[in-house]
Amino acid sequence: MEILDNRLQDYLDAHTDPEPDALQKINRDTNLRVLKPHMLSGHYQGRVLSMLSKIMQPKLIVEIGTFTGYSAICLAEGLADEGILHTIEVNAEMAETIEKNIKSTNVEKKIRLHFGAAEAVIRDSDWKDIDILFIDADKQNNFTYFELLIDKVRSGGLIIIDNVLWKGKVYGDDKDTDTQKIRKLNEQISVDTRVEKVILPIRDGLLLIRKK
Ligand SMILES: C[S@@+](CC[C@H](N)C(=O)[O-])C[C@H]1O[C@@H](n2cnc3c(N)ncnc32)[C@H](O)[C@@H]1O
Repeated sequence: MEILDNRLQDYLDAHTDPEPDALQKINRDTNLRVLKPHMLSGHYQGRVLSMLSKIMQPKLIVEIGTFTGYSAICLAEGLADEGILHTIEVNAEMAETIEKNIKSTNVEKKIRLHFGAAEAVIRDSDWKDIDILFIDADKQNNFTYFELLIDKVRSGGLIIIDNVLWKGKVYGDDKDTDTQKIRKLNEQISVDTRVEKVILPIRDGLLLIRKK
């Protein structure tokens, strides 16, 4: 089940900035050559991420779940002059594709790639005052990543968690493990007094969280 009907999505796509050429190519290549291409953020969500980043003008972005690099590139578009985006990917087989994709853009020098399980990479990091944190990896661990990094996000910083509507399953009767985990995450964040939050029905659901 898609959250938005196709006619509405087509209208949104048509009246949103077009996908930059390099991203259009990455999107096409991912769909042609990579397993599970639907994991890529895509045109509309990519422009939302880019817009949020441009509004925030971040110096430090951390992304969990690189895949083919699409969302990292979108978020990096808004970085301040000396800003850096760190992105973590567990699947080292993606290295060549991600590096090629990032090289094809003008944000190449601002992106640092880390291969490994996110939890270990985070524990090894010395990140602080994160302006934007984008969580888009193994959905069962969303809350773990949120808890590991919330104290490293600056006051006023933005945390974005993807897929929180889980194709509509979170508000249906589904009881599979992933659905229950995401339902629990949404409940935990909704009562967390450290943060302000709003769920946007974009693609598969984007949870925007602002640290107080
Ligand atoms: C939904 S995709 C990311 C899509 C990407 N953010 C985008 O929008 O284009 C999730 C990615 O997280 C990676 N991943 C899964 N578990 C992970 C973990 N424990 N640590 C780091 N990356 C992980 C997967 O290999 C996959 O490439």
